[in-house]
Amino acid sequence: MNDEKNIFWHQVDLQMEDYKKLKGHTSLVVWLTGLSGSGKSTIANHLERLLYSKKIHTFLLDGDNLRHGINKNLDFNPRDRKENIRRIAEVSRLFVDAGIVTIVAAISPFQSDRDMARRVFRTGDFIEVFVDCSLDECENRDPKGLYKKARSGEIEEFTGISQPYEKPKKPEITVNTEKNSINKSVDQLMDYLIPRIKGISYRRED
Ligand SMILES: Nc1ncnc2c1ncn2[C@@H]1O[C@H](COP(=O)(O)OS(=O)(=O)O)[C@@H](OP(=O)(O)O)[C@H]1O
Ligand SMILES: Nc1ncnc2c1ncn2[C@@H]1O[C@H](COP(=O)(O)OP(=O)(O)O)[C@@H](O)[C@H]1O
Repeated sequence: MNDEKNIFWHQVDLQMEDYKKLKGHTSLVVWLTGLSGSGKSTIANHLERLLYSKKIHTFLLDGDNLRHGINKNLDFNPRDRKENIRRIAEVSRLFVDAGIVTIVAAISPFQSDRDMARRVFRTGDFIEVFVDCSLDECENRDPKGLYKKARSGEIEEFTGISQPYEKPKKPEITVNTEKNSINKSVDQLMDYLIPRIKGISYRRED
C-alpha cells in the first residue's frame, strides 16, 4: 500500500456541476444491502429500468457480478468482504462523480463496512437501503440453491448461516420484500429518490 506521500491530486477543469448540466440531474448512490435471496438484484434491476425510462443516467453494480472481475481475487471471510465493499464504494464514487445515479446490490453484511462505504461519499449522496426479508423466507426462495449448499456444509462462511448479517442501524430506507411486491418496493424507492435527484420531475403515471 502506498502512503500517499509522493502522490498528488491533479486539478481537472470539469466539475460535478458541469456533468450535472449535461446530464440534467444530480447523482447519488443507492446502496442495497440484505441477505442472499432477499431481492437486492431483482429490486436493483427494476429500479434501474424505471429510472432509465425517466431518462436518468444510471449504472448498476452487482456484488455477484463484480466478483467475476475486479473482485475476483476476494473470498468471503470478513477481511475480504471488507475489501470487496471498499472497492465497490470507491468504484461507485467514480460513477457518482461522473454524474451517474449508481445502484449497488451487495450483501455488505457488516455495519462497519457500510459505514466505511458511506464515508467515501459526500453527505446525502449515500442512500443505504435495507432489503428486509427473513432468513426463513430467503432460504425458502433459495434462487441459486446456495442455502442448501450452506446447510450441507458445501459452502462455508455463508451469510445468515455460518456468518452474521448485521441489520442496518439507520438505513435511509427499508423495503420489505417479504410483505411487499417488487413494484411496491420500487415505487417506495422512487418516491424517496426522485426529490433527491435534483433536476428532474416525476409523476408515477408519467
Ligand atoms: N459464503 C457466501 N456468503 C454469501 N454469498 C455468497 C457466498 N458464496 C457465494 N456467494 C455469492 O456471492 C454473492 C455475494 O457477493 P457480495 O459481493 O454481495 O458479498 S459481500 O457484500 O462481500 O458480503 C451472493 O449473491 P446474492 O445471493 O445475490 O446476495 C452469492 O451469489
Ligand atoms: N417481493 C419480492 N421482491 C423481490 N424479490 C422477490 C419478491 N418475491 C419473490 N422474489 C424473488 O426472490 C428472489 C430474490 O433473488 P435476488 O434478487 O437474486 O436476491 P439477492 O440479489 O438479494 O440475492 C428472486 O427470484 C425474486 O423473483
